[in-house]
Amino acid sequence: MHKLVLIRHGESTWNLENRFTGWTDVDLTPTGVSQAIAAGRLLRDEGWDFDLCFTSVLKRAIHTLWYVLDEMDRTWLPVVKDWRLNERHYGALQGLNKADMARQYGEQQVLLWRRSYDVPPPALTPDDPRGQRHDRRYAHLAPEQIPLTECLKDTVARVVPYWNEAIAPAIRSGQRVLISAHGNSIRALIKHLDGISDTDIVNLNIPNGVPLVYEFDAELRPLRRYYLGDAAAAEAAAAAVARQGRA
Ligand SMILES: O=C(O)[C@@H](CO)OP(=O)(O)O
Repeated sequence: MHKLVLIRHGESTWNLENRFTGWTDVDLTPTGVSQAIAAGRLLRDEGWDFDLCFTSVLKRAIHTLWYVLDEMDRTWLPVVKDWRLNERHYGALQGLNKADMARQYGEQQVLLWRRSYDVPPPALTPDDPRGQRHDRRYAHLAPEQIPLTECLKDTVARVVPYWNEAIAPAIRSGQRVLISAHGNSIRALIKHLDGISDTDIVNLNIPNGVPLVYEFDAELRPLRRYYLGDAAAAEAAAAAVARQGRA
């Protein structure tokens, strides 16, 4: 049986301030660091080990991975960083407060922007300083590959090819893989792996810093997925994420 562990980064400064983040490269808070350390300790104590790690090019996910690996005494493991695991790009919402937006546009509109499959937030203009077209880490991409906004469908369209090209082959070859990523890049992958419908995906929220285990059969078909540790606490934390879009 193949296994995979996914972890959403620990709490970030903009999670704490309840701001739309997307591709903005914000730090972990002290709580976020503690969550990552606790996740690493849990993995170590439960006897997990890995051969290869994947993360995004955003430091909240990279640092989470560092803390997890440090706790496991595995900072020497190979780590592949790829922009295709980045958070969903939140367009012109990046930097704005989620509750303020709910008061201004209504909770239903914010729910559509946050959780619908195919409604993108308003786009940035190409020269908006909040955009990434002049960011050196994306210089290898064509400008039109660097999003100005994304709905979840757009995120699926980059995460799934990366899964198929890089991650799935590693797991099939017997490597034990750990992925540190983001709420919506993880939702994109779960949607694909578990065949979740466009309507049901609205209800899926991912808590910060809790290891999520997938078990697969030999063909990499999912058998089950579950959170490590206190399942009720993970559910409560996911419900709190859902509430971030309330007025
Ligand atoms: O702001 C973001 O980038 C994401 C994750 O923090 O938020 P949401 O849960 O609203 O999709």
